[in-house]
Parts: sequence; structure tokens; C-alpha cells
Amino acid sequence: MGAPEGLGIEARGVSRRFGPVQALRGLDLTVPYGQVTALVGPNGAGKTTLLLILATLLRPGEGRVRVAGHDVRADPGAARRALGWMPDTFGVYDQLTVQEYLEFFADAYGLAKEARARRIRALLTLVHLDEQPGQPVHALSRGQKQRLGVARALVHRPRVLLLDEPASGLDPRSRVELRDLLRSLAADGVAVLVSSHILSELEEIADRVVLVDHGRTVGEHAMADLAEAAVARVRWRIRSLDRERLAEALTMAIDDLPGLDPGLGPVRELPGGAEVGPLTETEAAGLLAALVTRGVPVTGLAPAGSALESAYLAMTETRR
Ligand SMILES: Nc1ncnc2c1ncn2[C@@H]1O[C@H](COP(=O)(O)OP(=O)(O)OP(=O)(O)O)[C@@H](O)[C@H]1O
Repeated sequence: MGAPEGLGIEARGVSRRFGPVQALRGLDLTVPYGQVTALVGPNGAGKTTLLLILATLLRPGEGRVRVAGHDVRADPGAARRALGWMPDTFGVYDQLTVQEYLEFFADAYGLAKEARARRIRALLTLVHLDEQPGQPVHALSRGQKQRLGVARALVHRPRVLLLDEPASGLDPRSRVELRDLLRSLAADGVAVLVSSHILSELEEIADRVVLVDHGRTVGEHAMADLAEAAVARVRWRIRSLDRERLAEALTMAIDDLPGLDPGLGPVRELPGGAEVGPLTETEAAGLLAALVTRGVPVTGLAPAGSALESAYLAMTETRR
């Protein structure tokens, strides 16, 4: 299956208010087919509100939202048939077995009986639950429930997939498998939108990241661009044989460096050294030179955080 034409998700100027709380304020988002897009932002930024609107479970206040080309207000049924949704909480189907749970959703999407049985078998294999079809949902571990949630979201072969914090509760192997699954769905042309706080993981899963804060889009980057150290500011770890001298010189060096904002780069002491930043590579090189000139015995300087983490921190910093 190749990527369909148009956009998997197109949201323009979306606002939503809950009483006095303005959860979304004119948010824009596009999610292309054939890619994994990450939705990232601090607690309360509006991510779940947006996902609920995209999943047609909540009406937008203002703005236009299309899922697989269908307007969620004018034609929520068509949007729902095109999308798969994995919420961050599991729901209340505890009395059903794994098999019954998937049958319930397959029925809801109108899959014919023959196709339904085949599809459920394939999904159980895909999420490694093929040995537990008769197990009650309540007896599954948290990670197994998450995997069942992924299977449920895929039951009707959606062209758009929405996942709210899908990796929470997954062990390292299951996370790798989830990552591979999302990548292969994207390779098949699905538009995948995933919200998560685990930035290191998103870096490996996502092609693009959309940063949101206070109900607005505050940044949008291709992962490949973020990886370019020249555009990214990252935190740096400095190791030194003399920690006290390092701490002393660091404060002075940061104040002295031309073009370096003195407020930039809070210093965090670490065993054997310190962490500073976010700084560009050029600034870090300048800092290193300044430290060495002051006689600090530096034994190492290396980037500490990921590029995505830095973009995230820079974004939340400018919002303060
Ligand atoms: N049903 C609701 N009633 C009232 N306020 C709500 C409701 N749902 C969300 N909010 C408020 O809207 C804002 C955005 O919440 P939302 O859950 O979308 O954020 P989030 O980015 O998903 O946060 P988190 O990362 O903590 O999950 C918050 O201030 C929240 O308190």
C-alpha cells in the first residue's frame, strides 16, 4: 500500500475551552501519510484535548479539522472509520477475554465474520498476544494491555493512527517492538501521530516533531534537521580533575564569553564535573577554550541531551 494523496490530518486554528480553561488556542497541525509525527509538550499543553478532537470524541470550539480528508464536524462517521485510536487509559471491558475484546471492536467496525477471524489472528500475532486469546483482559499486565490497545486501534486497517502515550508501561523489548510496528505502518502509508513524554524514544520513532505549549503549536521540525548539531543547542557534560576550579571558572567563563547570554546555561554540578547549556557546538568550543585558558584540568566535553530534548527545553524556556 502506498501513501494516499493529501494529508492524514489537517488541523487549522483549533480552539477549545473547558469553562474558564482555554485548553487549545488556535493550534495548527498537519500529519502526512507515510510518516510518524510526534506530538510533544509539557503537562497541560493540550495534547490529549487535541487527540480527543481528532478522534471525534470531543468537538472543537473553533477551527477546521480534517482526518483522512473528512471534516470531523460535518462527517464524524467517515473520519472515525478512517482512524485508529489508542487512548492513554484502557477503558472498562475487563470482563471480556482478549479474543472477545477484539471481536467486539471488529464487529463495531462492521468486519465480516470470516475476515474478522483472520484479522484478529493476525493482530494477536502482531502484538505477541497469540498465546493469550482466552485470557480475561483484567488478567493482562499493563504492558500486555497496552499491546492489546494497539491491536484494537488497528482492527479496521486505519489510514490514520492516533496514539496517546503508547509506550508508557512497556518493557524495553515491547518498546522496541512498538517502535518497529509504528515504523512499518508508516512505511505502508499510514499517517501516525504519537504523543509521548519519552523524548529519547520519539527520536527513534518519529520523522517529524510538533511542539505544543499553552494550546498552540510552538515549533515543528524534521527529526533529520534536529539531528544537525549546527542548528541544535544541547547541554554539555564537562569532566575535570578539579571540580571546584571547574565550578569557579565556569561561572566566570560563561559571563565572559562574547555573544553568550549570561542567563543561558545553568550549571549543574555532577560527580567528576558539571553540566551546562544548552549551547551550540561553537559556543561549547569557546567555553572549552576559556576553561583551558583559566587552567582548569578538563578531561572531557561531550553533548549530554538529545537534540529533541534541547528543542523541547528551548521551546519551554522561551514560553516562560
Ligand atoms: N474535561 C476537562 N474539563 C476541564 N478542563 C480540562 C478538561 N480536559 C482538559 N482540561 C484542561 O485543559 C488543559 C489541557 O489539558 P490536556 O489534558 O489536553 O493536556 P496534555 O497536554 O494532554 O497534558 P499531559 O501531558 O499532562 O497529559 C489543562 O489545563 C487541563 O486541565
